[in-house]
Amino acid sequence: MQLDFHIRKTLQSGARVFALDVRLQAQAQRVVIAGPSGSGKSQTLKGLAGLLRPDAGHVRIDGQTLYDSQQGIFMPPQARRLAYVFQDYALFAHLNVRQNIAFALARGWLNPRRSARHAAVEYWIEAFELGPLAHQYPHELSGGQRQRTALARALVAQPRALLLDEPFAALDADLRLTMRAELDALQRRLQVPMVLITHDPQDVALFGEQVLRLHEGQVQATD
Ligand SMILES: Nc1ncnc2c1ncn2[C@@H]1O[C@H](COP(=O)(O)OP(=O)(O)OP(=O)(O)O)[C@@H](O)[C@H]1O
Repeated sequence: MQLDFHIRKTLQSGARVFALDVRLQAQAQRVVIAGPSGSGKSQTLKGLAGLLRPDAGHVRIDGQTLYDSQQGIFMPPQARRLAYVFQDYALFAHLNVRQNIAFALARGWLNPRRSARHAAVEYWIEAFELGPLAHQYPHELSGGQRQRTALARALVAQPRALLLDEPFAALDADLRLTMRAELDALQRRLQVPMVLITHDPQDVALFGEQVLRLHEGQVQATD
Protein backbone atom coordinates (compact mmCIF):
# COMPACT_ATOMS: atom_id res chain seq x y z
CA MET A 1 0.00 0.00 0.00
CA GLN A 2 1.15 3.46 -0.84
CA LEU A 3 0.10 5.76 1.96
CA ASP A 4 0.66 9.49 1.85
CA PHE A 5 -1.02 11.73 4.38
CA HIS A 6 -0.77 14.98 6.25
CA ILE A 7 -3.39 15.64 8.89
CA ARG A 8 -3.67 18.92 10.76
CA LYS A 9 -6.39 19.44 13.30
CA THR A 10 -6.79 21.64 16.34
CA LEU A 11 -8.99 20.07 18.99
CA GLN A 12 -10.22 22.35 21.71
CA SER A 13 -12.06 21.50 24.89
CA GLY A 14 -12.52 24.44 27.23
CA ALA A 15 -9.15 26.11 27.67
CA ARG A 16 -7.26 23.01 26.60
CA VAL A 17 -5.97 22.86 23.05
CA PHE A 18 -4.54 19.78 21.36
CA ALA A 19 -2.76 20.44 18.07
CA LEU A 20 -2.41 17.44 15.77
CA ASP A 21 0.05 17.78 12.91
CA VAL A 22 1.05 14.41 11.55
CA ARG A 23 2.43 13.34 8.21
CA LEU A 24 3.74 10.17 6.65
CA GLN A 25 4.72 8.79 3.28
CA ALA A 26 4.92 5.03 3.41
CA GLN A 27 5.18 2.16 1.01
CA ALA A 28 4.41 -0.85 3.19
CA GLN A 29 1.76 -3.47 3.83
CA ARG A 30 1.99 -2.98 7.60
CA VAL A 31 2.14 0.50 9.04
CA VAL A 32 2.20 1.05 12.80
CA ILE A 33 1.37 4.33 14.50
CA ALA A 34 2.91 4.21 17.96
CA GLY A 35 3.04 6.58 20.90
CA PRO A 36 1.96 7.08 24.49
CA SER A 37 -1.62 7.62 25.59
CA GLY A 38 -2.95 10.95 24.36
CA SER A 39 -0.31 11.41 21.66
CA GLY A 40 -2.88 11.56 18.86
CA LYS A 41 -2.90 8.01 17.46
CA SER A 42 -6.68 7.56 17.38
CA GLN A 43 -7.31 11.03 15.97
CA THR A 44 -4.82 10.31 13.18
CA LEU A 45 -6.50 6.99 12.36
CA LYS A 46 -9.89 8.70 12.37
CA GLY A 47 -8.48 11.30 9.99
CA LEU A 48 -7.50 8.52 7.58
CA ALA A 49 -10.93 6.89 7.89
CA GLY A 50 -12.84 10.15 7.40
CA LEU A 51 -14.31 9.97 10.91
CA LEU A 52 -12.48 13.20 11.73
CA ARG A 53 -12.49 16.13 9.36
CA PRO A 54 -9.01 17.70 9.43
CA ASP A 55 -8.51 21.47 9.26
CA ALA A 56 -5.97 20.98 6.50
CA GLY A 57 -3.86 18.38 4.74
CA HIS A 58 -4.41 15.40 2.49
CA VAL A 59 -4.89 11.63 2.53
CA ARG A 60 -3.89 9.54 -0.48
CA ILE A 61 -3.90 5.77 -0.67
CA ASP A 62 -2.50 3.95 -3.69
CA GLY A 63 -2.64 7.17 -5.66
CA GLN A 64 -6.30 7.92 -4.91
CA THR A 65 -7.09 11.13 -3.06
CA LEU A 66 -9.52 10.53 -0.20
CA TYR A 67 -9.07 13.98 1.27
CA ASP A 68 -7.39 17.15 0.11
CA SER A 69 -8.16 20.47 1.75
CA GLN A 70 -6.71 22.53 -1.10
CA GLN A 71 -8.68 20.68 -3.76
CA GLY A 72 -11.82 20.65 -1.59
CA ILE A 73 -12.03 16.83 -1.57
CA PHE A 74 -13.47 15.03 1.46
CA MET A 75 -14.60 11.52 0.65
CA PRO A 76 -17.12 10.27 3.25
CA PRO A 77 -16.00 7.29 5.37
CA GLN A 78 -18.22 4.72 3.62
CA ALA A 79 -16.79 5.66 0.20
CA ARG A 80 -13.16 5.22 1.33
CA ARG A 81 -13.30 1.42 1.44
CA LEU A 82 -11.30 1.38 4.67
CA ALA A 83 -12.39 -0.96 7.44
CA TYR A 84 -12.07 0.58 10.90
CA VAL A 85 -11.87 -1.90 13.77
CA PHE A 86 -12.53 -0.13 17.06
CA GLN A 87 -10.67 -0.84 20.28
CA ASP A 88 -13.78 -2.36 21.88
CA TYR A 89 -14.78 -3.95 18.52
CA ALA A 90 -18.12 -2.06 18.48
CA LEU A 91 -20.23 -5.13 17.75
CA PHE A 92 -24.00 -4.68 17.70
CA ALA A 93 -25.37 -6.17 20.91
CA HIS A 94 -28.76 -7.03 19.39
CA LEU A 95 -27.28 -8.89 16.40
CA ASN A 96 -25.73 -12.36 16.50
CA VAL A 97 -22.28 -13.17 15.05
CA ARG A 98 -23.60 -13.91 11.54
CA GLN A 99 -25.77 -10.78 11.49
CA ASN A 100 -22.91 -8.63 12.79
CA ILE A 101 -20.70 -9.83 9.95
CA ALA A 102 -23.50 -9.47 7.39
CA PHE A 103 -24.14 -5.93 8.60
CA ALA A 104 -21.11 -4.76 6.62
CA LEU A 105 -22.94 -5.79 3.42
CA ALA A 106 -26.35 -4.47 4.45
CA ARG A 107 -27.90 -1.69 2.46
CA GLY A 108 -30.37 0.74 3.96
CA TRP A 109 -31.67 0.67 7.50
CA LEU A 110 -32.81 -2.92 7.85
CA ASN A 111 -30.68 -5.25 9.95
CA PRO A 112 -29.63 -8.49 8.27
CA ARG A 113 -32.22 -11.22 8.86
CA ARG A 114 -31.24 -14.06 11.20
CA SER A 115 -32.02 -16.58 8.47
CA ALA A 116 -30.14 -14.76 5.69
CA ARG A 117 -27.15 -16.53 4.12
CA HIS A 118 -24.57 -14.77 2.00
CA ALA A 119 -21.57 -16.49 0.44
CA ALA A 120 -19.05 -13.85 1.55
CA VAL A 121 -20.39 -13.92 5.12
CA GLU A 122 -20.24 -17.72 5.24
CA TYR A 123 -16.69 -17.60 3.86
CA TRP A 124 -15.47 -15.42 6.72
CA ILE A 125 -17.42 -17.35 9.33
CA GLU A 126 -15.59 -20.45 8.11
CA ALA A 127 -12.19 -18.70 7.86
CA PHE A 128 -12.41 -17.48 11.47
CA GLU A 129 -13.90 -20.75 12.75
CA LEU A 130 -16.98 -18.95 13.95
CA GLY A 131 -19.49 -21.48 12.59
CA PRO A 132 -20.48 -23.03 15.93
CA LEU A 133 -20.90 -19.53 17.40
CA ALA A 134 -22.70 -17.88 14.49
CA HIS A 135 -26.02 -17.73 16.35
CA GLN A 136 -24.51 -16.28 19.54
CA TYR A 137 -24.72 -12.65 20.61
CA PRO A 138 -21.70 -10.48 21.55
CA HIS A 139 -22.30 -10.85 25.32
CA GLU A 140 -22.10 -14.64 24.82
CA LEU A 141 -18.60 -14.47 23.26
CA SER A 142 -15.07 -14.43 24.66
CA GLY A 143 -12.77 -11.48 23.95
CA GLY A 144 -10.94 -13.37 21.21
CA GLN A 145 -14.21 -14.49 19.58
CA ARG A 146 -15.44 -10.90 19.64
CA GLN A 147 -12.26 -9.78 17.97
CA ARG A 148 -12.56 -12.44 15.27
CA THR A 149 -16.15 -11.38 14.62
CA ALA A 150 -15.05 -7.75 14.31
CA LEU A 151 -12.26 -8.72 11.90
CA ALA A 152 -14.64 -10.83 9.83
CA ARG A 153 -17.08 -7.93 9.68
CA ALA A 154 -14.24 -5.65 8.59
CA LEU A 155 -12.99 -8.00 5.86
CA VAL A 156 -16.32 -9.05 4.35
CA ALA A 157 -16.69 -5.72 2.56
CA GLN A 158 -13.29 -6.22 0.83
CA PRO A 159 -11.65 -3.06 2.12
CA ARG A 160 -8.51 -1.65 0.55
CA ALA A 161 -6.97 -1.56 4.03
CA LEU A 162 -7.72 -2.44 7.64
CA LEU A 163 -7.44 0.31 10.24
CA LEU A 164 -6.94 -1.26 13.64
CA ASP A 165 -7.24 0.78 16.83
CA GLU A 166 -5.29 -1.03 19.59
CA PRO A 167 -6.63 -4.43 18.46
CA PHE A 168 -5.30 -6.37 21.46
CA ALA A 169 -5.92 -3.86 24.25
CA ALA A 170 -9.17 -5.49 25.39
CA LEU A 171 -7.62 -8.96 25.71
CA ASP A 172 -5.85 -10.63 28.62
CA ALA A 173 -2.12 -11.39 28.28
CA ASP A 174 -2.44 -15.00 27.02
CA LEU A 175 -5.12 -14.21 24.49
CA ARG A 176 -3.15 -11.20 23.32
CA LEU A 177 -0.27 -13.50 22.33
CA THR A 178 -2.63 -15.83 20.46
CA MET A 179 -4.55 -13.13 18.65
CA ARG A 180 -1.38 -11.26 17.73
CA ALA A 181 -0.07 -14.41 16.06
CA GLU A 182 -3.45 -14.95 14.38
CA LEU A 183 -3.53 -11.44 12.96
CA ASP A 184 0.06 -11.81 11.79
CA ALA A 185 -0.79 -15.05 9.94
CA LEU A 186 -4.03 -13.62 8.58
CA GLN A 187 -2.32 -10.54 7.18
CA ARG A 188 0.38 -12.64 5.52
CA ARG A 189 -2.21 -14.96 4.02
CA LEU A 190 -4.55 -12.26 2.71
CA GLN A 191 -1.91 -9.62 2.02
CA VAL A 192 -4.46 -7.03 3.15
CA PRO A 193 -2.70 -3.75 3.96
CA MET A 194 -3.13 -2.49 7.48
CA VAL A 195 -2.53 0.52 9.67
CA LEU A 196 -2.38 -0.47 13.32
CA ILE A 197 -2.14 1.87 16.28
CA THR A 198 -0.62 0.75 19.54
CA HIS A 199 1.47 1.71 22.53
CA ASP A 200 2.75 -1.85 22.93
CA PRO A 201 6.39 -2.40 21.82
CA GLN A 202 5.58 -6.02 20.91
CA ASP A 203 3.00 -4.89 18.35
CA VAL A 204 5.56 -2.45 16.95
CA ALA A 205 8.16 -5.23 16.67
CA LEU A 206 5.81 -7.64 14.89
CA PHE A 207 3.72 -5.35 12.68
CA GLY A 208 5.94 -2.32 12.24
CA GLU A 209 7.21 -2.67 8.70
CA GLN A 210 6.99 1.11 8.76
CA VAL A 211 6.57 2.92 12.09
CA LEU A 212 5.30 6.42 12.78
CA ARG A 213 6.04 7.54 16.32
CA LEU A 214 3.91 10.31 17.78
CA HIS A 215 4.41 12.57 20.76
CA GLU A 216 1.89 15.23 21.79
CA GLY A 217 0.29 15.35 18.37
CA GLN A 218 3.56 15.66 16.46
CA VAL A 219 5.77 13.21 14.59
CA GLN A 220 8.65 12.20 16.83
CA ALA A 221 10.23 9.76 14.39
CA THR A 222 9.55 7.55 11.41
CA ASP A 223 11.41 4.29 11.11
N1 LIG B 1 -13.21 16.20 20.84
C1 LIG B 1 -12.06 16.54 21.43
N2 LIG B 1 -11.88 17.77 21.92
C2 LIG B 1 -10.73 18.13 22.49
N3 LIG B 1 -9.69 17.32 22.65
C3 LIG B 1 -9.80 16.08 22.20
C4 LIG B 1 -10.99 15.61 21.57
N4 LIG B 1 -10.80 14.32 21.22
C5 LIG B 1 -9.55 14.00 21.62
N5 LIG B 1 -8.95 15.04 22.20
C6 LIG B 1 -7.58 15.08 22.74
O1 LIG B 1 -6.71 14.72 21.68
C7 LIG B 1 -5.57 14.08 22.23
C8 LIG B 1 -5.23 12.85 21.39
O2 LIG B 1 -6.23 11.87 21.58
P1 LIG B 1 -6.11 10.44 20.92
O3 LIG B 1 -7.37 9.72 21.26
O4 LIG B 1 -5.77 10.57 19.48
O5 LIG B 1 -4.88 9.81 21.70
P2 LIG B 1 -4.25 8.35 21.60
O6 LIG B 1 -2.81 8.52 21.28
O7 LIG B 1 -5.06 7.51 20.66
O8 LIG B 1 -4.41 7.85 23.09
P3 LIG B 1 -4.82 6.42 23.73
O9 LIG B 1 -3.61 5.51 23.52
O10 LIG B 1 -5.03 6.74 25.17
O11 LIG B 1 -6.05 5.93 23.03
C9 LIG B 1 -5.87 13.77 23.69
O12 LIG B 1 -5.11 14.64 24.50
C10 LIG B 1 -7.34 14.04 23.81
O13 LIG B 1 -7.64 14.55 25.07
